[in-house]
Amino acid sequence: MSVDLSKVASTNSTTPATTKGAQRAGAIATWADERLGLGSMMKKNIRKVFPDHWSFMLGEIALWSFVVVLLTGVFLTLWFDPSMSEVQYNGAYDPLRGVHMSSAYASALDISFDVRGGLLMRQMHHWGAMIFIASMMIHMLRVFLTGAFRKPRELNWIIGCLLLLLGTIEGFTGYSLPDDLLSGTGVRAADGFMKASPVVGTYMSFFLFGGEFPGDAIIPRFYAMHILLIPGLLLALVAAHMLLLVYHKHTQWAGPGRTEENVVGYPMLPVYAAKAGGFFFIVFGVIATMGGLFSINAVWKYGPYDPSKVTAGSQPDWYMGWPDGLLRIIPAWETHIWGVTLSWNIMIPILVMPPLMLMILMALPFIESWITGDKREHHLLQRPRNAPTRTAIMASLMTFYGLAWAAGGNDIIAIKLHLSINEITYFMRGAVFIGPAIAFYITRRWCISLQRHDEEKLLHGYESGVLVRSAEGAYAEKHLPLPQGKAYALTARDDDPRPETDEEIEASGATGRELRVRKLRAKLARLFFADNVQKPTAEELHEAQHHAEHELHELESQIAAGPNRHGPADH
Ligand code: HEM
Ligand code: HEM
Repeated sequence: MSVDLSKVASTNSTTPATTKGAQRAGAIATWADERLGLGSMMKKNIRKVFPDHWSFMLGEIALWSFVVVLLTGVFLTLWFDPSMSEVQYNGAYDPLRGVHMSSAYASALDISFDVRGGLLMRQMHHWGAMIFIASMMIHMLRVFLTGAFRKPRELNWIIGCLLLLLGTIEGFTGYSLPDDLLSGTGVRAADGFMKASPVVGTYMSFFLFGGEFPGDAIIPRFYAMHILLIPGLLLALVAAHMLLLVYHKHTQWAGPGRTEENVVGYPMLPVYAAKAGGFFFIVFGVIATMGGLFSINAVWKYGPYDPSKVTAGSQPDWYMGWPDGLLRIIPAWETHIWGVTLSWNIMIPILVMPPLMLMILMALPFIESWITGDKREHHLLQRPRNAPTRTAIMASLMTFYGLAWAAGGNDIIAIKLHLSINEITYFMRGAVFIGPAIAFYITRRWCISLQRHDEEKLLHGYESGVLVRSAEGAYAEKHLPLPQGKAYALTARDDDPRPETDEEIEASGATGRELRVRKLRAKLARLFFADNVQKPTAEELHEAQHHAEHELHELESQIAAGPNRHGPADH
């Protein structure tokens, strides 16, 4: 519909202002729609339905903390000076007055002490970064443990993994910017790691630092990466992540009325937009409170970076802790060939393990679908217990991560618990292998027990807490049938596919490589699904319901008959 602006302009001046305003807004909207087609796009998406569950909040925390970090980061760029040229500090922080330092460090001190609201912004930026990375990781766990990465969402899973990688690099470059003794020690470690790469190591270091470490180029280079390159990539990937989310539609938990074909939830406008928009302010408020109350990275504590000094207090941000832990516990393995030293003790924990973990994470959806042969689309989420092997794999990865991370604090553990650091190191060397295996076993059995518990509830009802005394004086707890909605949700899952048997594969005429691959795959599938409890059949449920109704009827008549006057307790 187009609106004639001349008519709008000549309308009677007694027309209420709101009508005039609405007409004007309508005209602007039409103008924009005719050029951008936004109206039709909005119409399609405004009623888009978003399912609701508390765990879907985790991705939103990642999103909103990212926005907070972007906003506070822009504020910091106004005052931060990414230069390594030497200046004499003359700001408000007395203990460092007169000390020679880089302009970068001096400006970080100025932001902390002289710029109004500067310290709050620095601390909000840092706490925001912590929450950003932590929420990303927990969001990833939720996506994995509920099977939300399955077809058609594998690409969004890969984008997520890249976001995690970029977020970590962004955090490292940011942490390096203030150029204090802590951040310089981190950069120095990075230089050492690079130099441990055979053949290309020294070239890489020369290339990054623009010559010998530390040089005077690293801060401006990290700065360009930190405020331009990586945020640009992050923004593009977050946008792609969200577009794919809208395109695939969000997954949902099983429940009455929810199927693989529909989406049940709140429309984007007004409900979801209001909820999500409001949630931004909650995340903002929490980060602002943390930034206001809790000190983080007090850059004035250790003074400017000086390559001749190291600080014992140097610790990377927590998300860098796990490779650091592996570095601390690995034996001093080195090989010397042709006058070159291969430092396995650095290459394995730093250059091999993090990329390997990332590749494993990225490959998990594809490995699972190859093993299970499942090529169907999934929009209903799975409870972690219903995919015990998957859940157990993540539990063992998390255990490995947690132990490696704890090893990164071996000095702190030794001091606080009065233990020998060598003993902790020996313990951790074993634990990083044995711990994940134990976690795998326990988690798998635990999930299967929970599946059995679900089956028990479906067939025999839940424990009602109603105790009944029989004529003989025995007490029994009555089990009542589950409410229908709950029973529906518990049974809204597919049975596991039955893997091929070796005989079937051989009978199919497969030979050579195909035979071997299919046998391997079937074997892995059997292991993957082993001991899983399938949901009860319709007949079993029917019979159970019949039985439950009978019991309920009996219970009601017992209650109606009143207290048992002839029970043994009265004698
Ligand atoms: C910058 C970081 C990230 C942001 C801002 C972000 C944001 C979101 C949001 C808001 C959702 C919808 C709500 C929800 O399900 O929680 C979502 C879904 C999703 N995210 Fe992320 N995410 C990020 C990182 C990751 C990571 C690290 C992974 C996995 C490695 C991942 C994989 C997914 C997948 C597969 C979905 C679809 C889930 C479904 O439909 O159930 N995301 N993301
Ligand atoms: C996900 C994105 C980001 C993460 C994880 C991140 C992380 C960090 C961290 C940990 C620091 C050290 C803070 C401190 O001194 O305590 C930092 C510093 C800084 N960041 Fe970011 N940042 C991000 C995005 C941005 C963006 C988008 C900008 C600018 C547009 C920015 C600008 C800065 C500046 C100027 C500093 C140095 C100021 C200072 O340390 O006092 N950051 N960042």
